[in-house]
Amino acid sequence: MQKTLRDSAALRWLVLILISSLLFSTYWFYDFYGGIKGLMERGMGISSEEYGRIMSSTTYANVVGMIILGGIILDRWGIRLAGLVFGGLSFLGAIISAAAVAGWFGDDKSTMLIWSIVGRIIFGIGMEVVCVMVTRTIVKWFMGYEMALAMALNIGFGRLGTAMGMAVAPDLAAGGFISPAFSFAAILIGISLVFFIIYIFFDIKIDKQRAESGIVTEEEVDEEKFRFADFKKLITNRSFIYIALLCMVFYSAVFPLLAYAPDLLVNKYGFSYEMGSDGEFLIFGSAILGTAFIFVLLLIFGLSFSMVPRAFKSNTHKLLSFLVISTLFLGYVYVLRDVFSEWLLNGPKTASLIPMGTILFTPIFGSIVDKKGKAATLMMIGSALLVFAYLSLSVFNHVYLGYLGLISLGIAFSLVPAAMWPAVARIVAENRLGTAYGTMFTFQNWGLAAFFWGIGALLDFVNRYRLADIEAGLTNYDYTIPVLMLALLGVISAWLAYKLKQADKLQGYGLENPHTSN
Ligand SMILES: C[C@H](N)C(=O)N[C@@H](CCCCN)C(=O)O
Repeated sequence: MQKTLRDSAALRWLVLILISSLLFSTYWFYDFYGGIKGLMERGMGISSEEYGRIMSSTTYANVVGMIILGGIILDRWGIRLAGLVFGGLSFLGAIISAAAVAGWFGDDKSTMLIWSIVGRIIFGIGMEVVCVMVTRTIVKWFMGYEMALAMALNIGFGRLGTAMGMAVAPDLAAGGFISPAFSFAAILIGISLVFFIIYIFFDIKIDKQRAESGIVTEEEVDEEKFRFADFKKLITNRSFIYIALLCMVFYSAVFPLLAYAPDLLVNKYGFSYEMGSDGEFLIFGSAILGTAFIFVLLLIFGLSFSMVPRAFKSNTHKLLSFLVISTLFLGYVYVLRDVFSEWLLNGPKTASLIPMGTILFTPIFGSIVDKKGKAATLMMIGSALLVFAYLSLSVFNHVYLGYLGLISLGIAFSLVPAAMWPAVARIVAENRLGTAYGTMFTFQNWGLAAFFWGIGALLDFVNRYRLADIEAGLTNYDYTIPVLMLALLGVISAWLAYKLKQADKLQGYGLENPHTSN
């Protein structure tokens, strides 16, 4: 058969980098607010509830079916046009948000708040459909090749965006001016759109090649398309209902927490928001470049740990490669020991290590699920870890228990997605996967809408008699009750995972069996 562009490994990986840049920049914009929550409150004069309202507004269009509509539009228009339109919408939303906090629409609190919400709503429409579009593009280029690896790397780019956004935003907002952090994040989306436009040339070329060699084109492949008949079948399937509810409850306990984690660490343990000069690693005199370099190296180590030993067949080579990477990693930690010890006392930098940790753990757990199965059991364990994490971060006050809680959260955030997304592919036939993802992301956004806002609202409510003192810097927010509420979500997640395990026993999807065919 005639070769196409996707038969070249170099081109496949180049395509992955080009399209993953969109995930990197949109995840950055989604999560960088967490690193500057305190600065936003002071700079814009908003409360925690209003901060929560801004974060929650990302989901407003999606809770009424925008992801599903976006999926249908993606089916009709194809990757190129839909990618440009929805990537463009996320860019537009980011520009509006940046203009809002810069005071372009007016510098009074309510104008800034309203336009920040408008910006986040538009951004949220674009971001979720971009997520679906990027997954579709990976399938198009990697089907029959290294698809699982490509998906893991792709999510890794997203997590890197989350981590760097949270960690770098306070450096960009030095001196308390939040506007540069917003403009930078918006420019990143603009740059990734340029990368996407470069990708379009490859997309046009491969479609031409596939048409010439008689391979079905994207428009003819209806495997991933949204269909209402499929939707009806899905929402009457017991196992799918439990996994979709688990997706909603689990992500509601994790994504919103990330938006508050730096502030939680600052308020509960007295961590700093802004980094002292001891914690700065300068490259060409720039702390931002230095932080970016540290994160990129962490990403390379994370991926090497999880991918390189697996690539060898013999156990000796596996062990040897693991030892070499471990030695290099220890050297890296040793050289940067002073920087890291400062980071572990800084709210945004410490919180950013949660998504960074997932880059290491997600592929490891993914391979455990592939080899040993036990997907539903692992989802139960991941959910139970959430309960431990949130009890450690709420009712106890010891900082070491806090670190342990953060590590458990990082493991849970790796374990559940690693077991959940491949499990969906077992419950749902391949030609209904697009519909299944659209439905699950919609459920997920319902939960996110409630909890992005709910944590902030509850925080203001339980601290209502101390708000004036908090604003004056005389005392701190007490996060105990909002975090305990998330522990309850962990309990519900564990129960849903248990119900999923039971439903699977009845329906026989084999979620507990290894993925021997993969
Ligand atoms: C943000 C998006 N709705 C989401 O939930 N993303 C997941 C990954 C989904 C992968 C599906 N193939 C995440 O954990 O970031």
